[in-house]
Amino acid sequence: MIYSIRGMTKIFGGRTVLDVDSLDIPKGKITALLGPNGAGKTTLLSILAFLSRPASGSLAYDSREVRFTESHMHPLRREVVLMNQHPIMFSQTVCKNMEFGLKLRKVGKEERRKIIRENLKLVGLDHFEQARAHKLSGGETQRIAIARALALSPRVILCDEPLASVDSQNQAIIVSLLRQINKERGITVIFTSHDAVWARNLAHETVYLDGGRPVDSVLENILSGNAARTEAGEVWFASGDGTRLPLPEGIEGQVRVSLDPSALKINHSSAPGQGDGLKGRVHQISREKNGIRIVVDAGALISVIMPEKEYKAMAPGIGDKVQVAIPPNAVKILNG
Ligand SMILES: Nc1ncnc2c1ncn2[C@@H]1O[C@H](COP(=O)(O)OP(=O)(O)OP(=O)(O)O)[C@@H](O)[C@H]1O
Repeated sequence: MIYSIRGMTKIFGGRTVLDVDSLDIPKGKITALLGPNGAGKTTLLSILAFLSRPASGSLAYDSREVRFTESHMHPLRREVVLMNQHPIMFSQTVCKNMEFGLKLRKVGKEERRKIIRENLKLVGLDHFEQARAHKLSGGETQRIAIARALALSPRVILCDEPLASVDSQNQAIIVSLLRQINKERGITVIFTSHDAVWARNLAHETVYLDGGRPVDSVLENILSGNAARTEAGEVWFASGDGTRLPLPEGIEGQVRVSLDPSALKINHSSAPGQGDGLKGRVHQISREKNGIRIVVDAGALISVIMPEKEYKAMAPGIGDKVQVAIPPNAVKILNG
């Protein structure tokens, strides 16, 4: 394990925002920290980066107990790099931005230039060496931030929402870069995300946080909308984006529902006898530990997990028209 956390809390203004009983993060792997806004992901990253101290509990880094004193944390900060969601670049060239950390580490000029070129090449931006760093796009800035982090030869890279302000072309490049640096350089990568689909695709391990605590799994396919009774006496839910589904009796007004991806079923939209399922097109297909995840664009993006056997029998392709059937046991009402 690269990190082992026991009984750790972090308190802001009297409020416990992190409360982790036990959590181990493996060495040399890619781990995703998932969870809704305010779940404590960034707070945990900054403790793992030795930039913040917990209120209580223990942290072992590479099997050594961390003492949260400046003199003990300072050398550890040289092994771990935190990439912020919005990386800060100085208003100088890319090269100068990358050189700063190397100068602090007393790396000689020739060696600095060599390291900078090598890492800019890795992220595919070697022609940006003399570009003004604060003029770059969101995606380019993230890639330069990766190169800048790699230049310091870290053992661990912690990335806070690395894809949040990045266009889809740069997203794909960043995903494959993170995979490459983990595989080729053996660097442990830990990243936070709101987007469960690509995160699961990239990560070897996934940790879900909710209200500062690790939980078994996060709720998925959360839809907000209004539940109303029809003339026929049935209750129907309608979300802002036009998704409609039947709900059990007795629910009315504003409501949030979650649809369990493993309980949903997918059918070809032309199959006979299909009732009130959600109609849409297959948007994305990915393999997961417990089956094949099919993301259907039905107004909202709805994830369905199909057992491998069912997936092979049906063989849906990207863009296919499908219908998502919603058995009553798939629907969880989150609030009234
Ligand atoms: N410096 C701070 N002072 C006071 N409260 C804070 C501070 N930093 C974070 N918090 C609170 O701690 C909780 C966890 O925040 P954190 O940023 O770790 O969550 P997150 O999971 O990263 O959320 P997001 O996905 O929105 O970035 C939130 O309620 C937040 O308001």
